[in-house]
Amino acid sequence: LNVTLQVWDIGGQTLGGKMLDKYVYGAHGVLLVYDITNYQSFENLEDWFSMVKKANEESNIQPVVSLVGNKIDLEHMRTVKADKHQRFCLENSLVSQFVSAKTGDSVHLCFQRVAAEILGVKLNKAEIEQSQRIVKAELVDYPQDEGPIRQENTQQSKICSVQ
Ligand SMILES: Nc1nc2c(ncn2[C@@H]2O[C@H](COP(=O)(O)OP(=O)(O)OP(=O)(O)O)[C@@H](O)[C@H]2O)c(=O)[nH]1
Repeated sequence: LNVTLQVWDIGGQTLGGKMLDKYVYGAHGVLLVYDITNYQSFENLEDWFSMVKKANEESNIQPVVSLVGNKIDLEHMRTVKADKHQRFCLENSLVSQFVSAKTGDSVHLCFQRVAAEILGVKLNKAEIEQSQRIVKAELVDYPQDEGPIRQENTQQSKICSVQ
């Protein structure tokens, strides 16, 4: 099943901006993203969630709302306890998710989950496992001083052929 999502990032704006409800009205899904190492960012979501509900008061469709704890790569610096997050989800029927935008951990799955919820389909095990796979790349520090590029033989062809 292929789904096309149109995603609007409306973060960075202050709540109460005049255009905000125009983006939110009629949305099929909303991701409320906070930083698990920043308690204030979690607290702010209560107001953002109220705005989402208010903006859609007169809409026929209510968006699937997901609470997304970002920066799970910084688990050791977490200040928002997981049970606080879960309670907020349970009380408001939100789809609970944790991601790391930095490592990519569960980011794909996050969008897949919301899309599946909107469509009312279940993700199968393979889909869930596949989107959780992270490829970690190590930076290799090659010696910088390999010497100057040899230039003595200017007759040599400059074409590099890979065989
Ligand atoms: N360690 C870590 N840092 C992250 C992660 N996601 C974002 N950051 C860092 O957090 C800072 C803020 O990221 P932004 O993407 O600007 O956050 P934002 O909420 O979109 O910002 P606004 O749209 O301006 O509200 C940047 O320094 C990012 O590099 C993450 O998953 N892990």
